[in-house]
Amino acid sequence: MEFVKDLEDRMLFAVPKKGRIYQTCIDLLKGCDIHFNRSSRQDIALCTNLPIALIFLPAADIAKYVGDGNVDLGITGQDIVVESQVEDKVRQVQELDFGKCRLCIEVPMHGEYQTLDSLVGKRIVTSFVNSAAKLFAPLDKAAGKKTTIAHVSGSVEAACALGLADGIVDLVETGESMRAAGLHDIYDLMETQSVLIANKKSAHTDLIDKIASRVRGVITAHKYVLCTYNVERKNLAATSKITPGRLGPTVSSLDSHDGWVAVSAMIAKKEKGEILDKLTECGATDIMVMAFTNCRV
Ligand SMILES: Nc1ncnc2c1ncn2[C@@H]1O[C@H](COP(=O)(O)OP(=O)(O)OP(=O)(O)O)[C@@H](O)[C@H]1O
Ligand SMILES: O=P(O)(O)OC[C@H]1O[C@H](OP(=O)(O)OP(=O)(O)O)[C@H](O)[C@@H]1O
Repeated sequence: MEFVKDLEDRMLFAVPKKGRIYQTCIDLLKGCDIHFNRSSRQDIALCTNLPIALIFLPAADIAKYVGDGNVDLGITGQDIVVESQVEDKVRQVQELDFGKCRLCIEVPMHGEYQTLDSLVGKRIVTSFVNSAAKLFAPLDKAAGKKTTIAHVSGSVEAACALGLADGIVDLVETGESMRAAGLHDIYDLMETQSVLIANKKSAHTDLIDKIASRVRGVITAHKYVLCTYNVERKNLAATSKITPGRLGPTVSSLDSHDGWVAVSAMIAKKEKGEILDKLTECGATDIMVMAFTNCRV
């Protein structure tokens, strides 16, 4: 029980222990300089540089743990927050820009039931029983029918082929799993992505704010790159329009080249090709683009 004593006064931060978003979460913690030693299979790891204990849990359970106040902070999907029915108990601190997918109804491509209404009173199999029940409850009531909603914890796509379901409710990202099972999606329940959530009554508000700020820094650093170039001062107004930066580009004079300046500004990573083309057209030279791993903006 020594470990329980070690947890005293630490903020408890739940992180997925496996699955789709596991590695991205670990990379995010690293990017935030949250250091920890975790021996293999251990579900609790103490941070070595912050008063935090990381609790490795199934992603599907994290929203409930945060909602019930068993842990202070957690990373999971918005789909899980809704499914766990804890929207009123957790604060969504930050969308994380990964784990993006849709929660959909899927049916066999050439099956008998091709619309939401036609599935009312039929058999649904899903890991998202609460979300499915919420969708079908009013439809059942209006039609005087009862849709059967059965739970499975994974490989949901197999349910139709096995004759267990007329339709399923599951996550779709690329659609590969769905198509491989001969299914297609006919209705979207929600769009989802991974989120940082906190218990609304957590006592660790300062530390939660600090982690949220670090997370925002890492997310921003993934989206932007630093662009530097030299340009004649007469063309600076034109290039500044292309690279406005956040508050404005940083401009320094070039002592060795009269009339020339060196410019640096953050630019969106996905627009860099077009931006570099335009800078070249405006006479900029020695253009360089550099990635950075962290920032505070
Ligand atoms: N294909 C996907 N694309 C993007 N995000 C996804 C995808 N599948 C799941 N997610 C997100 O990750 C969360 C965890 O899903 P995952 O299937 O990895 O859970 P798991 O049950 O813990 O893992 P496993 O399926 O390995 O048992 C989901 O709730 C969802 O928010
Ligand atoms: O549209 P796609 O890109 O194919 O992704 C969707 C699949 O990803 C998730 O499952 P995962 O593979 O994580 O495992 P699971 O089926 O065991 O839940 C989800 O449940 C789908 O099966």
